[in-house]
Amino acid sequence: MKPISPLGPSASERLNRARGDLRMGLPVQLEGQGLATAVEALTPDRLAALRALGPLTLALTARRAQTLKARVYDGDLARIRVPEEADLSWLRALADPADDLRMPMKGPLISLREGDSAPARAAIRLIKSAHLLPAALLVDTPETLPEGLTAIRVAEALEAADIPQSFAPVSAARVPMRAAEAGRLHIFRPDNGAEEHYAIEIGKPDRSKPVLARLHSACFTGDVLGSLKCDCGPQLDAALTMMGEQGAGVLLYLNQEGRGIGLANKMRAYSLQDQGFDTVEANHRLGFEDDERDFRIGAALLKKLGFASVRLLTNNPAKSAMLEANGITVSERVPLKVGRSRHNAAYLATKAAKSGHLL
Ligand SMILES: Nc1nc2c(ncn2[C@@H]2O[C@H](COP(=O)(O)OP(=O)(O)OP(=O)(O)O)[C@@H](O)[C@H]2O)c(=O)[nH]1
Ligand SMILES: [Zn+2]
Repeated sequence: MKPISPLGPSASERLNRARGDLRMGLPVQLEGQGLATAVEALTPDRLAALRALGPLTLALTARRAQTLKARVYDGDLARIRVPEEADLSWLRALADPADDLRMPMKGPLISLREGDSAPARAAIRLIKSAHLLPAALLVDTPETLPEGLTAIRVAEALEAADIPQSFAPVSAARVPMRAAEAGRLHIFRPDNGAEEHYAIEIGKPDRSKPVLARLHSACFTGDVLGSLKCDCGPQLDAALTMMGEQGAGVLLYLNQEGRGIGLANKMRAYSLQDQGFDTVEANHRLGFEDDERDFRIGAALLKKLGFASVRLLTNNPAKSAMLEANGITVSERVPLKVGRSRHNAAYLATKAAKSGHLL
């Protein structure tokens, strides 16, 4: 499926278009392997139209399937037969753990063993990257396909995760900040239409020496609202202040809200935390891994900015390891222990116990 002319979409452009379609509730055509749509955005009309095309399969991640006690035959995912009488609320209840505790019995769920799981896997990956609940409704190749659907190849969707995004600088300007007057904000845009990320350069860091650096993941609740449930806001302030005091530094503000699951899903995770689950369990019940961030982005942006070596402000050793694995030297890890309160003590303890963070 090569672009017909330089004006036609490339594989990654088609994938990004497919993400937009899935968010609107449109099915995506998996070339030669049927249609897939996101349960979260599905309407009753579209469900009826998909059902008319053939038997339906619901794909869930193995994490979600484990919570639902559905058998997992496909490693990282389960394909579940959708009964003929199943309606949208049946599908939604399997996709969304909000009411799991109130209505635990959803079965019997019959998982499929036969057939190719690759189309389901491709659909789940796309839906995750669209920041929707990871649940896909699939229908096998119908005879006549509706016109105008975005077509992607299953192999392309599966390979996409292996291809690091490349970024272009878009614009930059001086932004004096409370924490550091000599600030400059740079905007970077990926080549595939995905999210932009930002770099805040403080002073004029010497590119030949390790720079004081922070890879900060977006946290609307912590950074903007001053939420006490996490330590993000105080970490952001403390990092910029330290860079201001030392006269130089670089803070990457990575738009990977909620450790890469998006703000809507993070609020679902918070609701589950109010039901008694910890931050890791909540992600798993939703069907996500505890961390869905692409850690290569930080390394790519540092290189774009001309940095090869950093003194990294973090309590997360996985971040240092990721930078090293992607060609950035971490000469020192600088701990960033601020903003601790009774509201986030359990959260930080869980991250230390389950995600390898240093307390
Ligand atoms: N899914 C989810 N994301 C959360 C939760 N609390 C905070 N976040 C997100 O977690 C990200 C910050 O990650 P952390 O795990 O706190 O820290 P880190 O970036 O891995 O490590 P540090 O460099 O030490 O801060 C931000 O994107 C937040 O939006 C939560 O309960 N669930
Ligand atoms: Zn936070």
